[in-house]
Amino acid sequence: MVVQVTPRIRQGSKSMEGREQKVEANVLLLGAENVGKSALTVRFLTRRFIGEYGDIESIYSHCDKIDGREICFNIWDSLCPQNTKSNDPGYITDQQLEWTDGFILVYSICDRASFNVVQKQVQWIRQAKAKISAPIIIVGNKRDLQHRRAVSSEEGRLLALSADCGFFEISAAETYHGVLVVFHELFDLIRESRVPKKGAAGFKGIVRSMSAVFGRKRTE
Ligand SMILES: Nc1nc2c(ncn2[C@@H]2O[C@H](COP(=O)(O)OP(=O)(O)OP(=O)(O)O)[C@@H](O)[C@H]2O)c(=O)[nH]1
Repeated sequence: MVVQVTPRIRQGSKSMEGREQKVEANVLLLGAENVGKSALTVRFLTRRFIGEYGDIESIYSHCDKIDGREICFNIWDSLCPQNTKSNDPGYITDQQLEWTDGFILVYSICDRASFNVVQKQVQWIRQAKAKISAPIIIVGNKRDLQHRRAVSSEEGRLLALSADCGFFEISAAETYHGVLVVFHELFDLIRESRVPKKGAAGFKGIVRSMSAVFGRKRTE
């Protein structure tokens, strides 16, 4: 069954510097079929891995405390574009681009074609969002299936580095922690992207992107 997604209009301020304690972040999960987008979402929402998820597209809300502040994530677990009207695997709708504050692009480390889809989606976002630059985290999922690995960690890291994205390899099946780290890191990047920039990214920004790519080989 396919559920129609109707994005909610955000209530409340986007400002992360105001006095509001509750902050919202819209996160869009993208990637090819069968890479574990729903598994990742359900892990984050429930801490559980249930195995089978079906073809459901939906937006879920989940609140979490980060640094003592309540953060409400609205998570759009999208369908693979091959299952939608467009046959272009890199396709992202204008509605999705408008809605999202940050992207999680998922591929399976066992599936080379799914990595190619993420490459296309990165290009698509970077072209469409050239001025807005919503943060992107690339996730190589199914790290538990090392014996079936088809994409090396280095390839994932290089793609992330070349497009200024964060990168993690995780197993949604094996642990909750890796999934949690992905969402928290994305939230940090969203928070940074909302702070008005005074000039260039600066030394701290450069260190942060380098460590997002190189500094977290193991997340579990
Ligand atoms: N071994 C292993 N299997 C996983 C992992 N994550 C998801 N799976 C399995 O991969 C299959 C696809 O997972 P889904 O979460 O439905 O993938 P999806 O990307 O949402 O798929 P679509 O809804 O078709 O776009 C399921 O059988 C999951 O049990 C993982 O980390 N390791």
